[in-house]
Amino acid sequence: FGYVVKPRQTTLRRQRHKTVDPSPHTHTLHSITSPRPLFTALGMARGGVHGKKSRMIKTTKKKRKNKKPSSPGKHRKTSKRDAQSSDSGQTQKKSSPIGKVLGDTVKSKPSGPPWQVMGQRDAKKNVELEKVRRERIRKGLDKSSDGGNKERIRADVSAANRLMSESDRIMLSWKRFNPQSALSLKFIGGFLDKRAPPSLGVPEVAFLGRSNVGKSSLLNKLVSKAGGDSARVGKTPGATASVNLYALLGQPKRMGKNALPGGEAKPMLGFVDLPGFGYAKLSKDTKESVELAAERYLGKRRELALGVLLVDSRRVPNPDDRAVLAALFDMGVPLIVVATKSDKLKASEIESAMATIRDGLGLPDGQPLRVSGVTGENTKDLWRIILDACEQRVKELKLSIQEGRDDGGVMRMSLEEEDDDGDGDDGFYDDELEIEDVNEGTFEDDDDYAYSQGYDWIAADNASDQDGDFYDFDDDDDGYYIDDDNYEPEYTNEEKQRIEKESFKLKSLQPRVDAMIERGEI
Ligand SMILES: Nc1nc2c(ncn2[C@@H]2O[C@H](COP(=O)(O)OP(=O)(O)OP(=O)(O)O)[C@@H](O)[C@H]2O)c(=O)[nH]1
Ligand SMILES: [Mg+2]
Repeated sequence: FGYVVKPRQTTLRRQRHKTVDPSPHTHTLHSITSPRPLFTALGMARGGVHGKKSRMIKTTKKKRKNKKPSSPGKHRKTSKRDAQSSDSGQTQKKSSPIGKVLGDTVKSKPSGPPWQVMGQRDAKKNVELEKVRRERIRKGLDKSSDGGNKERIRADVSAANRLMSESDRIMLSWKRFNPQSALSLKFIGGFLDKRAPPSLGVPEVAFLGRSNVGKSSLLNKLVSKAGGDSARVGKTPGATASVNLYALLGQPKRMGKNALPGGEAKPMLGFVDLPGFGYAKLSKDTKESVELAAERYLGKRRELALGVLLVDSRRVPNPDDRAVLAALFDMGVPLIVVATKSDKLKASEIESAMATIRDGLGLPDGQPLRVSGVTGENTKDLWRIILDACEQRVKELKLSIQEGRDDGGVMRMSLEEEDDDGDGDDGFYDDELEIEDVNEGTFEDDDDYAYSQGYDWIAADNASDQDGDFYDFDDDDDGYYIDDDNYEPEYTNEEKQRIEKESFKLKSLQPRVDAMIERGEI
């Protein structure tokens, strides 16, 4: 049917995901990397599939060494991630296995713990000696106690600690759970622009799709056994107008030692109800702001385990749907497509309706999964897929930490800069509208299966000349699509001003959204 989405070979630099699980039902759940310049999933839908009218952010391909230092006044330097990492630095010190090793050594001396039983002066001296000894070990000078093994452990531990934020650490202890045991759903907040939702330390599932397709309804149905908040369902499109984060809370006693103090329930899973694209009757500003928030969330959220893309059972997928699906692939969001409102189909219509969607979107067998937010059809299957994806996400995270990668297993397109100046600020949700292609490496595999996630329209070999104008951004050589690896587009002053103005405008919207949430309008 002609929709073949594959970037030009000249710019195809992919990194094969290391944790490809060959089992058939999880092949849609892998993160895929694509270096293609970003165009916004939602922006594309708004501007049409040709992308020309879409809001796109220019890609920069600055070399690291040329990176200009961000000016402290202009950009927020103490990002949430900073705070997290310095926080975790402190807790790590306490719980560091090395500390334990050293502590053990001290304890095993016959005189017992020195600075508790000694006089103050001796104790002080002892502390000084201990400091010197630790410093020697740190520098690798003292290998006497365990023949250098400690040295290796130290390196391992510090590498791992550096990588692990508090929320990553919590996430590694995530366990599959029985959805029936969920206690309640808690609305954490609605987020716009670059405000990142807080990290709950659990994997998250995001619902996305056209306005009015039934995202909020499906979310509510999935957690209908749990009490608490519910997502707002609207008769008119545009009911959800920010990135809304919900925590599914479990019984504290079931969570054992992980229960929060005071018997508070512990999050088991995060749900994100994204604003619908397409028909939202929102003001232009809000719309842009919403799109930016959604796009940022999808592009780099470490917790994101699965995107659930909803399409209406009764509709023939249109170019907007395809564009969004393709953009999600580009961002490497693990995906399941579900067809909603299945209760509105007659039994005789089901087969052909599903085939229409499957063909229209080029989906692999078994998709879309037919669901209903009214009857709850197939919600059990969806739960299984969600939990599989969460497990996979945690596995990826673990692997990335073991391998010393600092991407946390998020092999997605980076929307922001990495922390390449070593200041602990990776630019996540930073005030800088800049994209850097951080994905190095090549996609070497002949078998495109891992990349395609089984979607034939992406895997097709003859992609380059068949894609028509679907992704043809460079007709007018506007630099959005880079043919030449050495091409280094720069912002003009005018563009910089526009970007700054835009981001200021977007920022000013947050209070309005907060107020809307307060009034229960979102
Ligand atoms: N019959 C039927 N109606 C549904 C189903 N899911 C949602 N609806 C209806 O469709 C309308 C929109 O549902 P929402 O859940 O608000 O849709 P949404 O995708 O969250 O919409 P936005 O927040 O505007 O993006 C409501 O009137 C729902 O009652 C379903 O499975 N079956
Ligand atoms: Mg909604």
